[in-house]
Amino acid sequence: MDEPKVTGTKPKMSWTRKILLILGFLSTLAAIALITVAVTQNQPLPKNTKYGIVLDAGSSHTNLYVYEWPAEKENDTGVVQQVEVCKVEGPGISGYSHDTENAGHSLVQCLRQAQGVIPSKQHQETPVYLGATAGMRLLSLENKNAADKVLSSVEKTLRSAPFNFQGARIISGQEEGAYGWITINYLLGNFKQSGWTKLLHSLKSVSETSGALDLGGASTQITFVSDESPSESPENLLYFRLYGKDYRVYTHSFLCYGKDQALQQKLARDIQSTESNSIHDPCFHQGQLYVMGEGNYEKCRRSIQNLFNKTSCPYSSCSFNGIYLPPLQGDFGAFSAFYFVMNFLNLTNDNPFALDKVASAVQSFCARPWHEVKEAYHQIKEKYLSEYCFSGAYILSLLENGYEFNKENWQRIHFLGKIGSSDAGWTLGYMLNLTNMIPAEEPAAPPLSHGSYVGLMVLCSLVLVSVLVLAWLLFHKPKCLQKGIV
Ligand SMILES: O=c1[nH]cnc2c1ncn2[C@@H]1O[C@H](COP(=O)(O)OP(=O)(O)O)[C@@H](O)[C@H]1O
Ligand SMILES: [Ca+2]
Repeated sequence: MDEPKVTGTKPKMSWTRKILLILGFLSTLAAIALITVAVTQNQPLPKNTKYGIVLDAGSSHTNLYVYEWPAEKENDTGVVQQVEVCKVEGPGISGYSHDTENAGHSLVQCLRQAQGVIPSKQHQETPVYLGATAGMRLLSLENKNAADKVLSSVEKTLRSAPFNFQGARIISGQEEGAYGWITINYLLGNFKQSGWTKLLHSLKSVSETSGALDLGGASTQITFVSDESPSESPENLLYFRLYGKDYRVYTHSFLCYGKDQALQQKLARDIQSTESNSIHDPCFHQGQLYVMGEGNYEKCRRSIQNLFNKTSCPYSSCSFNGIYLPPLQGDFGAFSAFYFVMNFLNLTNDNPFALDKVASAVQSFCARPWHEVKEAYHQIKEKYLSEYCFSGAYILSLLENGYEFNKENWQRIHFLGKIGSSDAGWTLGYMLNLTNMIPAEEPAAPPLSHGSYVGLMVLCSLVLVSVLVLAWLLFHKPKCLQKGIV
């Protein structure tokens, strides 16, 4: 570089110097911003875990679930997780209709287990809810007095536990469907609508939520977002506003179409239609039944089909029994007995099997003689094992004939037991709703996380250091080298 000539005008600044000056200025700004963020936003938050308990009083048995979440993230989506499940010994609470006093007592052991999981200083503030489903709905229709007594008995026990009792009630089929839908979409992160997810969702024209298929012992629910407008059957529609977004959800619960009730319906029809005396045997206790299996899948499907009345539909489309069903939309998560049965038959694995493969797998299972099945699966409860052929065929009938899934959309059904550590079911959605943990509007952006803060800090420091090193290299080199550069 030539020596600058002494003239009346200021020496011209080289481009390198200008860039360095700008970079230096920006780095200083970045450092100031970082310090501001550090002072205002990066204060450590006290770690505080909250707990909640929900008892799912199903028709076949009761499950107690313990959930936990970090207190400071209460309104985020996907932060509540199941930390414990306890299966109550004995039948579901509706099975205590002749022994109502003891319904509550059956829950004691699981409540003790929950006391062991939740730190004792938090027992008092931990809410406990009990929701009873179709078994109690049926009992209440048959014998309201017995149902009330069962509920009083469980309430008494729950009140005497050290937790914060928030109610024991029969939930409606609509609630059961809706809370199941909320649970799986919360756990799948489908309500997250910030940043990239929002952009992705706006680019993709696919449905943002997953439908929910729940198969219980006494009832079954189908729930999914439906854009069909106007709805022909407003009583099947629910409107939600969650995390700043509106959802229009179709739901229906079929009472007596859970797998145990469906089997009873089918057996009752078998008895009515049989000519043979073998099924009416006076040597068995009243109400007890002897069934001679035939292992014939095709015949089984035909006899199950009779449970679905498809003859009259007052709407443009129906599932069965004259119930409105809009066109199926999006993917579906199928849980509870849908999962237990398909998992036993090895037909889950995120459902890579075509519908005809699934049908032939059930067909081969049904065709195996009972003594062989018993030997092959000796570790499985005989009650379940003896019914898996019927249950598999019933699931296919319900999905194919009832809801009209076909070989094209079959792959959109995902059989799932758990999502992360939490069971798929209605209980989590029920608790989220009752504890107001799902806000209608999207929560304000959270302060910078510690990770992002450290990342930013490192990045900006690296820029700063690079600038300084570059500057040093440029301005402190021997003159002969600098000459070559500028
Ligand atoms: O391991 C299993 N294998 C097969 N079926 C199961 C298993 N565990 C539970 N189930 C069945 O799942 C269903 C659960 O129904 P639930 O008791 O929740 O009734 P609800 O929802 O109609 O009130 C019952 O039919 C029960 O027999
Ligand atoms: Ca259930």
